[in-house]
Amino acid sequence: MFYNSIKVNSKGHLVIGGCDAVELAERFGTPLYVIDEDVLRANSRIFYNALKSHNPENEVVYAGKAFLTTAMCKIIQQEGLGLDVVSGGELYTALKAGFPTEKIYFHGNNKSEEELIMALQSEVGRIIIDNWDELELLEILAKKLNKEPAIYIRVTPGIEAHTHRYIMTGQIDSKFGFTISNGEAFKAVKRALTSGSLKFKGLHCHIGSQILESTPYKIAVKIMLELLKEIKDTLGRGVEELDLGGGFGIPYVEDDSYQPVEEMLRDILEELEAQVSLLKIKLPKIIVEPGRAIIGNTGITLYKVGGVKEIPGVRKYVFVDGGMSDNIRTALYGARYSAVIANRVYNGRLEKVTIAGKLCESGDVIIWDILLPEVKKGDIIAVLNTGAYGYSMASNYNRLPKPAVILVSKGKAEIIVKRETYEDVIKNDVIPERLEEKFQGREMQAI
Ligand SMILES: Cc1ncc(COP(=O)(O)O)c(C=O)c1O
Ligand SMILES: N[C@@H](CCCC[NH3+])C(=O)O
Repeated sequence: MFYNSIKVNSKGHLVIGGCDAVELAERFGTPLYVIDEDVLRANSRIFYNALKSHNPENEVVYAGKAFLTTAMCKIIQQEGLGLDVVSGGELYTALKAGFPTEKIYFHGNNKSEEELIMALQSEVGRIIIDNWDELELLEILAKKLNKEPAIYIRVTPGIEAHTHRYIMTGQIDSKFGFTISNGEAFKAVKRALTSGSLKFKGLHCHIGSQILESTPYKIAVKIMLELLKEIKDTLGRGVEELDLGGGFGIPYVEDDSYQPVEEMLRDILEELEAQVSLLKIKLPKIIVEPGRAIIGNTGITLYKVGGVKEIPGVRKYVFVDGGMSDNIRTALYGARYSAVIANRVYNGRLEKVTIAGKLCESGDVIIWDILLPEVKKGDIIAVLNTGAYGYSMASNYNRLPKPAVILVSKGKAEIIVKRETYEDVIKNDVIPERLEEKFQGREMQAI
């Protein structure tokens, strides 16, 4: 959801998925994550259609780290996408939702033995190998469990996306993947090909996140295809699958210049065709792993304003009832967002305010310096485009319960994650018996 796509009803209230946002806040409480199912499905289809029309064998694999719940797994499955998971917890979520295991891609740079066993036993579609230790461990475990997992080798293409907006992962100095330039990636492929217990299927790379134009991807395509050619020429083996990762960006604020994702995908697939014919290699099956571009613009977060603090000539703070515990991206990356007052979107004299949370940190800010109609206690603020990495990165800092997540479509609102209670917050706390009052005297004496 962006300014130009905002819908407002006759009461001047923000509308999302056919629902009045102010009514949602009243009914479900605040802070509240709201996800527009129809936008989510439309985003999924943009990727699906672009990839499948190029080659029906291609796959779109949604990166669950951006936002994952059991209901989300169902929607992703219905849209024909695969699922990228990076932990036992994400894998467990997918398994519980009944996600088809052959469409699960298991990532991560330090998968534990327990997680790998879980992946082998549930027979996930692909395990993406990140380093030598993991390669060895997976071989041992696969032999032990009598499995032959299909794997990719993750490589670091050595691309430096020179802008702070890119959350870099493709450069040489990265914890992820085997480096291409020093020959490690090639050696890893050779080793995987000769392994008796692993089925080598292809290569993977991921060059970063919130990338707003196709150029870095085109460079990645060229580098990856050159490696494919080297593998074919030297090892006599064609590589069937090429996973180009995710990272497709979305605009968060009006001055974010971005290339529409359809155009980015078209550019990438055109570059692929051009390089394949130049290098005279077979076109591999292409996989992409978008997270943010599928879920980011589907979500808003609703907050209630508890008060304002004006420091004349300095700044006006607007206090909302959540903060860095439900959205850490501003504090962590200096991320920027846009927002509206959901109960009177266009009504009032504009003023510059800073939307601050209720947590005990000076950096607990959601938006620095935004122009909004004069904000008053009791207003409902909607922060836009919070679908990605909001709920998934939420914490219980200051022991705040995590907000609920609501799915809206055609005027209907349903809970897909319940609001946490204080009881949930303490549910794993344990008081050792010796700290109970009745034992305290005795313990103290012993000390
Ligand atoms: C391996 C991998 N795939 C996919 C993604 C999804 O990224 P994004 O949400 O930027 O599309 C990430 C995260 O950056 C990732 O590390
Ligand atoms: N969590 C990040 C992106 C990291 C993507 C995962 N490799 C964000 O909010 O932008």
